[in-house]
Amino acid sequence: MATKVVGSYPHSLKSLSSPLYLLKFNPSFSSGFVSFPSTRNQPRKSLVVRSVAAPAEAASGFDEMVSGTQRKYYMLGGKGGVGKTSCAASLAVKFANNGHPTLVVSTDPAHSLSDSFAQDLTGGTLIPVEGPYSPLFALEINPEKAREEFRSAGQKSGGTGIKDFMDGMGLGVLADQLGELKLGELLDTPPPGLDEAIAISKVMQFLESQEYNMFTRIVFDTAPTGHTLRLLSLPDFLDASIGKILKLRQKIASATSAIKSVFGQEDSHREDAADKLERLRERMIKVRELFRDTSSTEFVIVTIPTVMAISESSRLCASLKKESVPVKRLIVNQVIPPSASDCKFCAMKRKDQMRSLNMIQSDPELSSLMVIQAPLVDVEIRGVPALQFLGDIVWK
Ligand SMILES: Nc1ncnc2c1ncn2[C@@H]1O[C@H](COP(=O)(O)OP(=O)(O)OP(=O)(O)O)[C@@H](O)[C@H]1O
Repeated sequence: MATKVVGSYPHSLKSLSSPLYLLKFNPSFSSGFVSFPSTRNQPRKSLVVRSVAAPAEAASGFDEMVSGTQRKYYMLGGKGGVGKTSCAASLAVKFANNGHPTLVVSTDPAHSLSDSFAQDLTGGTLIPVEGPYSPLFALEINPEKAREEFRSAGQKSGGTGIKDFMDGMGLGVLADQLGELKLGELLDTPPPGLDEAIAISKVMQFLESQEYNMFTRIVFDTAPTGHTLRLLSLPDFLDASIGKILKLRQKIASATSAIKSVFGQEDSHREDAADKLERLRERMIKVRELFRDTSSTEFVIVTIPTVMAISESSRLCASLKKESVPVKRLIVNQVIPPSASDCKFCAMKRKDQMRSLNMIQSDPELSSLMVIQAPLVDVEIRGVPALQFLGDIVWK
């Protein structure tokens, strides 16, 4: 049953050329008002509707997600276009409205946080999001662009460009220690996950600063599956690489030291250098532990009810489990709700979706996850009020 909004709609949705329509029929709200939430800067507006979207069929256990003031990390990932950004942004809004100073980070080179919030959040730094009751900041990191900047900085004379840039990215230690190891060549054949390393490093750098250590919830809107897997395996990769570099440096340092000691010039910085690299290695181990810490981190898989998306989600889930990354929720987004007056197309489509949904129950990877169904609404979800509306459906 298609539903037409006959009242006003929030400012953030005014850009839509057509009135707001919601497809899902919910017997408990078959007519009446639905309110997009009031926000700090946007007063509550009521929409008169003939029916509204139904709540998710399974609870997401939001109480558990929101409880406690210890910092928690939520990473949302899945196949391209399934609704990762919408779900991540709606979760971030919900956390902020429940009193958590929240940071939402996009590590997808094709960012859509700005589009989702309908606010300009570009620039690679923390930007306050207007609307929620508690502070909500967004950070769009473009790892590929960062690598390009890195490369061009390296081409500047004297090598100070690289140093300045790496300091800016929180990787100054690496620049100090690896100056002579020809980083430019490393960038020509980047190891898998280097882009994401720069992204993580930047987030960690922000979080370590006094100014931004207030965040108690960090929500990551990750890039589609392939990138995410590289991101997860990266700390191991860096750990191994740095281990190798450390050994190499120690060999070079002791050889140099032996030569210098012959001439009476002991290298007093040798221990310092090894210490710094060791600290960087420890930082990477911390990131790796963070990904696997069930008390602070959770990876939420977002999918849609199609065979292709569910198959990809199953593979993602298997990889996450292999990497020991905590995963317990699966959002199945854009589910066409049941309706007595389906058109032929809708009825066929829904039947097809049901077949895909049934796959989840028999999938060895996905069947143990908590499944949250989110309905397909027939309007783009943009702006804080719309995200709050989606969040109240998905995160219960
Ligand atoms: N439940 C829903 N009902 C209707 N439209 C939706 C729903 N969820 C997401 N959308 C729409 O689908 C589009 C893609 O959503 P979104 O950008 O969140 O996906 P994504 O997985 O982050 O995409 P990408 O992989 O490109 O980053 C957007 O236009 C969004 O408004």
